[in-house]
Amino acid sequence: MHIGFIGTGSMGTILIEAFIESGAVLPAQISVANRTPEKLHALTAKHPDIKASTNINVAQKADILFLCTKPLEYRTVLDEIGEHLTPDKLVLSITSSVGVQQLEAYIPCKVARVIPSITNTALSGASLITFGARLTQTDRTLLLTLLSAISTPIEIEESQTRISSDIVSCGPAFFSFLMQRFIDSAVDHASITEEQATRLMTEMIIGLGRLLEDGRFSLPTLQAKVCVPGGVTGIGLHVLDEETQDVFKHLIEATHNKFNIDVREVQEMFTNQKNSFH
Ligand SMILES: NC(=O)C1=CN([C@@H]2O[C@H](COP(=O)(O)OP(=O)(O)OC[C@H]3O[C@@H](n4cnc5c(N)ncnc54)[C@H](OP(=O)(O)O)[C@@H]3O)[C@@H](O)[C@H]2O)C=CC1
Ligand SMILES: O=C(O)[C@@H]1CCC=N1
Repeated sequence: MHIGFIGTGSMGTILIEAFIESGAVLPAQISVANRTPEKLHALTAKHPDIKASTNINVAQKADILFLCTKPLEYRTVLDEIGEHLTPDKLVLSITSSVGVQQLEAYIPCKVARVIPSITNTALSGASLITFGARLTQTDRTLLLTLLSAISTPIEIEESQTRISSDIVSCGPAFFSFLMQRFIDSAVDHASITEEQATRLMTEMIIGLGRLLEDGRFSLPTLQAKVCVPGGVTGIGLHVLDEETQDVFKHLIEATHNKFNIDVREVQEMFTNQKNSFH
């Protein structure tokens, strides 16, 4: 099995290195292409057995092809490689706004969407899968096995795409931001350095993650356990309750508004189907 990656930016590189680190894929099974060659040099300097090539060569060689560009760059890539995309290949969108049906209408391949997360760097966290209609059960199993090496793959409905990605893919940035806010306030209001507060925060979050992983407590139970009657946690939770009421409602509205714009732009990009490769 040969795996191709077109686009070796942030997420392309994360996926490549996670697959190698997990042992699920050997560097010699990977071909990569990127618009700016410097990024390829950095990758092949680290993993000499990875084959750096052109978009067309990567598409020709790959059994599974990850398209790791930004949404509005998909059409340019597909128009370049389209005639090499035979029906036996499995082509993957990693972006929420390029849907499975859009790709199926444009290319004759098996298609799925796999939305990764920066947490996959640590061979951890979820990846979100939407299977296209052309995948066989064997293809599904193959893809699930591959993704299981770097993540917990979770199948989602098309309609759940944005909210699932908000949690799984954007979530690490959102919660890092909140942690940084907590740290900044700690440094401003108490006698602790940023380094000390960051260390404490990091240990707390790792411990919290492990607690949640072992399934011992639900989120409400966990809060209740920490909240000693008449103690300080309840005072803090009250402040959070008062001051964060609509924060995530507004966040979700904002991400969904942006998503709707992206989806419209992607639809316009694919509207001219004259170049469809069927
Ligand atoms: N970052 C994240 O945490 C997540 C990202 N994603 C999705 O991943 C996708 C990529 O995001 P990210 O990696 O952060 O973005 P980057 O901009 O870091 O990477 C995109 C890469 O695509 C390359 N590229 C663009 N056009 C072409 C082309 N025609 N041929 C070959 N390569 C090309 C770019 O090359 P160049 O070096 O020239 O710019 C760049 O390296 C997005 O669609 C995003 O939605 C999904 C989940 C999480
Ligand atoms: O910021 C973005 O658009 C991407 C999508 C998911 C995470 N990062």
